[in-house]
Amino acid sequence: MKFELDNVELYFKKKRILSGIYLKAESGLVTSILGANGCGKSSLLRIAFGDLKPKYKLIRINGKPLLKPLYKTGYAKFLPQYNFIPNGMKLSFVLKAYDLSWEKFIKNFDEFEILKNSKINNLSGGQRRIIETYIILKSKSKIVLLDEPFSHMSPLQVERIKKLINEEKKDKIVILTDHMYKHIIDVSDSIYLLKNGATMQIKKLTDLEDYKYLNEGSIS
Ligand SMILES: Nc1ncnc2c1ncn2[C@@H]1O[C@H](COP(=O)(O)OP(=O)(O)OP(=O)(O)O)[C@@H](O)[C@H]1O
Repeated sequence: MKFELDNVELYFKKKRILSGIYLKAESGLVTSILGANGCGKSSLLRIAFGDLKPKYKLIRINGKPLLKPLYKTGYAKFLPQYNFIPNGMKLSFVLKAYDLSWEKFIKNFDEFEILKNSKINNLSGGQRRIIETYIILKSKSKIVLLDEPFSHMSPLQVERIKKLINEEKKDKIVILTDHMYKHIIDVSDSIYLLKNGATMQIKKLTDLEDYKYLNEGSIS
């Protein structure tokens, strides 16, 4: 499957946030968006999902224009920056509610075994992020959009989520954004830098320095 986001123009009030956007993502590949705070990364993911309506946008799936919001097709799941699992749900029930096996989850994340009967709102920010990222990544959707999946996670947990991304990408399109650029570089097959409202495809990693996203010497 091929997913393309093209010709996006987003304004908030009179301020132009996005223009000159082109992004292509394909099954089997991880496609990432890097960029400074406030450059429009979350907005771009929300536009892709269909949750935010810009002035213009063109989405193509396998070359054909998509005429309804992506979320209505059932192809896609979106991990937002905010917590989306309702408070009060027990952890074991959360997995069940999303049609996932508790046992398989525990194989990857055994430290959650003792939290089986804990309520989701009693978990730490990082624990909650792991559950939410796991649920979205393991969903049966063909497209997963992840907005800052690594936030609040410890280094070991980030590594496990990266491993999971690598496993899940085999039959999914994964599009993600995060500020932890080293992890993004590690896990991505294709990277776009969002700057001045436009996307630039990163051909070699030192482009990230040339485009002033990173300081000179960060990549070496
Ligand atoms: N609902 C809104 N109304 C007005 N302005 C908004 C709204 N949502 C976002 N913005 C502005 O649009 C710009 C892009 O925001 P967005 O959240 O997409 O950036 P981001 O790159 O994801 O930022 P960060 O890396 O800090 O999460 C920012 O300047 C933000 O202040």
